[in-house]
Amino acid sequence: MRVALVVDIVRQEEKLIVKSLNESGIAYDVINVGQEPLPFNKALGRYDVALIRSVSMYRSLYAAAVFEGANVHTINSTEVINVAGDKILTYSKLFKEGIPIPDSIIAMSPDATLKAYEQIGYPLIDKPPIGSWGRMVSLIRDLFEGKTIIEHREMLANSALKVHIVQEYVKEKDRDIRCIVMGKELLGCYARNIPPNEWRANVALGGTPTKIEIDNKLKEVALKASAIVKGEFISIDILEHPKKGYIINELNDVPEFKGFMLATGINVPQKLIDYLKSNF
Ligand SMILES: Nc1ncnc2c1ncn2[C@@H]1O[C@H](COP(=O)(O)OP(=O)(O)OP(=O)(O)O)[C@@H](O)[C@H]1O
Repeated sequence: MRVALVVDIVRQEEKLIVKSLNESGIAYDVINVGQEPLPFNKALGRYDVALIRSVSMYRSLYAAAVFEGANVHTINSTEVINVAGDKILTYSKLFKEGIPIPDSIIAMSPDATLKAYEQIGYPLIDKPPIGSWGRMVSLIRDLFEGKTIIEHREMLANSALKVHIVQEYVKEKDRDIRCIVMGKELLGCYARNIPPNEWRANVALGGTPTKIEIDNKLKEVALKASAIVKGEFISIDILEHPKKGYIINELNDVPEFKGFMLATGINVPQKLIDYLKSNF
């Protein structure tokens, strides 16, 4: 088996994957799409699998597309990245299949956004369909704050960032839950506790990873969500809702797993190697 590890910024996660690849004896090349061009060339077909680990969603999407053009199996596929990389496309698939999501209204102009704020009611969350690490995810307590967010978003060049997901603020617990699914297996879940002076749980913002018990409902919702978007190696961000129970906040097609490993003790890169060995 020969593996292409596609990266741009090399994080702790990619270093750990490289370490496990070295230990496994699997032949691999690291391809940094932040520096190297990718030709549409059948020679790329020498790889059996391309592990897509670029931080930038568009680099991931297009790198996967080039590899798929040469008939290489990509983890994840362009289909998965396209859906999981965009919260509106994700919600569309999940909602259709009856998986609980936060009550959400999509607004595509400042006027529509003001109407959506009225309909959801304050406090509310406004976030763009793309982005990560909690950037531009806003907690809005009143109309004045809402107008400020709308004005700021209008100034951005990227049209997707001018689209607003207006949604209910889910504040049942001071934490969110993150699960990782590989193939059809739930590797595990952990909670990220919201740090002081924050309302978001991102580890990048100081959220502390802690161990949790996984009940059947949690397992079911995580596996279903992954299956609906056809995820092969995916992380699932879950909130706890007072009425709806576990609801899916978002999916990540290039899962970060530093916090997961810390909280669960599960060696994700090793699991990835085992998965590769038994499937390719
Ligand atoms: N509707 C909501 N209610 C309560 N908290 C929320 C809501 N939406 C987002 N959050 C909080 O904000 C954090 C970041 O939001 P979200 O995960 O949607 O953005 P992101 O930028 O894609 O983050 P990530 O790095 O996790 O991919 C969440 O982990 C959660 O703690």
